[in-house]
Amino acid sequence: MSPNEYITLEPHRTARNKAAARVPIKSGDVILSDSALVTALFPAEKGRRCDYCHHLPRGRDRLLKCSGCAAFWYCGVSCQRKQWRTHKKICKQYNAYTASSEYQTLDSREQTDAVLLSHLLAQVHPPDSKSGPESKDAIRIFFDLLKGSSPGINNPPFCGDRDPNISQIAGDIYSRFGNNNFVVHSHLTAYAHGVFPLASRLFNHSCYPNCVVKYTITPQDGVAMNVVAIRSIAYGEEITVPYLDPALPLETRMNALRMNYGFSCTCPLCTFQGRPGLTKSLPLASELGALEDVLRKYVESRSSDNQFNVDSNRHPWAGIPNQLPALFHEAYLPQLAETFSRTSHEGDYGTALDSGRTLAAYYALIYPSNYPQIGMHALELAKTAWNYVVSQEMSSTSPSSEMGDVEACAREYLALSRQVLERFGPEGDEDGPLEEIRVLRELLQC
Ligand SMILES: C[S@@+](CC[C@H](N)C(=O)[O-])C[C@H]1O[C@@H](n2cnc3c(N)ncnc32)[C@H](O)[C@@H]1O
Repeated sequence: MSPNEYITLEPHRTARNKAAARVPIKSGDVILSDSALVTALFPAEKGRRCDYCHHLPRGRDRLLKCSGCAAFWYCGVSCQRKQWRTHKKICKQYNAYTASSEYQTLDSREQTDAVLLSHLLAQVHPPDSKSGPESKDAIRIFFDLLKGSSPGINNPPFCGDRDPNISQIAGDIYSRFGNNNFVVHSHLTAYAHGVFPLASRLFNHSCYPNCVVKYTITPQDGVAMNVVAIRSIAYGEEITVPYLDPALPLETRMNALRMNYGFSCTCPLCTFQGRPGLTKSLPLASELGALEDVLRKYVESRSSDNQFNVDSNRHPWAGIPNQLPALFHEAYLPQLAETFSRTSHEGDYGTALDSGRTLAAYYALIYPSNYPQIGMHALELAKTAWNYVVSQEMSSTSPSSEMGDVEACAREYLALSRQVLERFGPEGDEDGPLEEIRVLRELLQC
């Protein structure tokens, strides 16, 4: 199998295959664009977005409702027509199915998968002789994907006839959902599930990956997954993506990877965080301030040009001060993120900037350079600093030299967010972070 000019598939010791770089890859290169075989919106997104292309209507634009079930919405006739080939097979039964206790007892993630399974089943059974070669190829690759670690699913949830033949195919498809079902997001906010067979077939996981995934929404067209390099990748090196958020606590990641994908991760981050003797208890509140100071100073000292080691392949943990791993305790990060989010919304900008800078240093320690979360957070921090400046100008309480420092901080984080998010590139809905960066650059005149 030769997927494209960037990637070749090679044997892997335990994971059947791995994707390897066929040529040297540059940071920011989009190395794969894979159209969705099928997607399903989260229940809360139904009626907000087009069920086919996921476009969010703007202004006076309205979505058209499917006249058969009144439960699917489209940008227009073109999107409806494209989905009708499969939707027509479940349209009449859809409302009875979603009202049934089988569907109602599922959580929203499982409900999304039930719709995903129903549409995928409708695509493959009976086989559609009119579908194009790309779709046939994607279906063939889908059935070649690995099954999950617990394939014994007897009654997968789906809308459609329950004859034994169909139930068996449904079970076969569902058994692959555990490790081949992507969470589709816009500006890093999840809103749908989707199956992208080629990407599934190619990429193994790492919590310290060299690539990340983004989704592009093109009105009237299907959703596509794009894989973007976040650092340069040498010829022959394995290409990896994260299957979950590397900032989750080690135990949570290990359990999820074992249960959903059937493997134990041996990436550099897991190896480092799993070191015997690493502090396991959360530091006392009285110790936190000093520890956060150490964290910020360590991250600042690691990079000569700015606070973050923006374009380095070096592990950030070499030489980490002994006391810092205590901050990897599962309770620490959510607490810090909550303080930043609450205080920046409440207008307590001094506290927000303080916690936000610590959070930025924490992300720089956990995520590889150019990881999109770093850029998103840097943008939030730049906006917070700018709001601080504006609020102080209005009340004119702080000396202007202090506000000069805050404005410099806004510029610094804006530059970081540009560096990361412009490399990540356009994705998701219109008017996202790239537009926010443009507006903030105008305000800050930089
Ligand atoms: C989406 S598939 C990836 C493609 C797979 N390597 C193949 O050849 O079909 C996910 C499966 O790959 C394997 N896998 C992915 N990342 C791995 C890793 N870091 N270590 C070991 N196995 C991994 C696991 O079996 C997992 O369930």
